[in-house]
Amino acid sequence: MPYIMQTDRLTKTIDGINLVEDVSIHVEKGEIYGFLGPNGAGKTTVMKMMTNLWKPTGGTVEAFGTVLGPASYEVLKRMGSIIEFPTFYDHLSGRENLWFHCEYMGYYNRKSVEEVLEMLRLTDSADKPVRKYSLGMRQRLGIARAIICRPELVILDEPTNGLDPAGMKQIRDLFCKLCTEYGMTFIISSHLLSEIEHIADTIGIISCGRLKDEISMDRISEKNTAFIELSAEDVRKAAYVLSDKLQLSNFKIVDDTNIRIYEADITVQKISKELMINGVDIVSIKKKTETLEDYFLKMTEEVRQ
Ligand SMILES: Nc1ncnc2c1ncn2[C@@H]1O[C@H](COP(=O)(O)OP(=O)(O)OP(=O)(O)O)[C@@H](O)[C@H]1O
Repeated sequence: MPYIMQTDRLTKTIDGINLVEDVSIHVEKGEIYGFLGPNGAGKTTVMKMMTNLWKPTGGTVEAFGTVLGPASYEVLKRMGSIIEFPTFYDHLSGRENLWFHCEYMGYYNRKSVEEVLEMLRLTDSADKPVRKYSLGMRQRLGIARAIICRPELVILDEPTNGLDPAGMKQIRDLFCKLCTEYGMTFIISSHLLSEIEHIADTIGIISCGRLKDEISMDRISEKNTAFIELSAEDVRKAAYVLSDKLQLSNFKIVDDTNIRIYEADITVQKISKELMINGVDIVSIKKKTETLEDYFLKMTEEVRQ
């Protein structure tokens, strides 16, 4: 399967510190790829190398079948992006900024300017100087600029920064529309799973500069595991009963009151009975399924500890 964007053991080192290491990402044409990771995980660093803003210290970035290098101008013209915060000519209006961008890219299509202003709900403020734009409006204008020349691949670093919940939803719907109607491919970074779980086809999870997993959303649902969540007054005593009395080993103390038991062959009734016999007060005990959020947190937990 030829990928529209692929990185191979991508590494960036600054002052002897690896910001990211051996990151291999595979993005198929026409999909929405969610690039997820907590703050400081390395998302922007990878995206800077994907868009040729930073030169890798090791490994390669291959876009449209070509390894990026200093002379990759034609390849880069097929991409649109926002990396970190979009910057503009602040004294010019939103519309003028888009015109300039089109001219710079050699894309002479004034109709397209009006179209994207409409798509991003900026038509009413299109003539205002950008310095008077709110953070959310700047972000919308950044997205407008990233898609205006109908790029095949759009790389967006936390694109819904500064948007309210309704705005976020509208932008997410727009990405899906552009993906299905225009065949655009998106790589979208976020530190919030909830932001992209409903639109992504594949997710890559990065933590501490390393890719922890790359998995399709279909497969992730299959991976969801059932477990028993036990909430007890005294978790240490409960853990002792689980391991010493019931001979269970596959459980995890989540916090001061909760334990997750991942054993398939034991029932809630059997656990409750044994805990009661041993004088452990149960606050609640029930069977649950691990959510996507749990999966994401598990993958990135190294950072949080
Ligand atoms: N120019 C730089 N010089 C040195 N270290 C840097 C530089 N830029 C980023 N870093 C470090 O690299 C690591 C990864 O940063 P990066 O911005 O790629 O993470 P991120 O996942 O995009 O985070 P966020 O979600 O907060 O934007 C961080 O530890 C950061 O401090």
